[in-house]
Amino acid sequence: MSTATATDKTGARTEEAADVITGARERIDTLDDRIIGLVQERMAVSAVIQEARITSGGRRVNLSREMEVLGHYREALGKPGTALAMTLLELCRGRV
Ligand SMILES: C=C(O[C@@H]1C=C(C(=O)O)C=C[C@H]1O)C(=O)O
Repeated sequence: MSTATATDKTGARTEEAADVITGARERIDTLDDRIIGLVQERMAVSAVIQEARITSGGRRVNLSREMEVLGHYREALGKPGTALAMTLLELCRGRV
């Protein structure tokens, strides 16, 4: 149905709060688009590295480098940062 009010859509109990939420959600959607673009860019750069290593006779995965990446995210974002980094690594080099 297209008759849902702003408060219905946001869960707010006042029009004022609904306006704040609607505006902030637009910013979040823009941020999410940028994050997705950065993840796709990271995947492309990671693929260049992996291809160069494999073509040279090496392995796709480099665990010591992955430990550095995991540590970087954990230092910046705490324990959930590790989970985020693991998801990024899986997107970039597949499941190991
Ligand atoms: C990109 C690399 O190759 C693989 C992918 C990584 C990544 O996406 O960050 C990290 C280590 C490797 O398993 C690299 O060695 O730097």
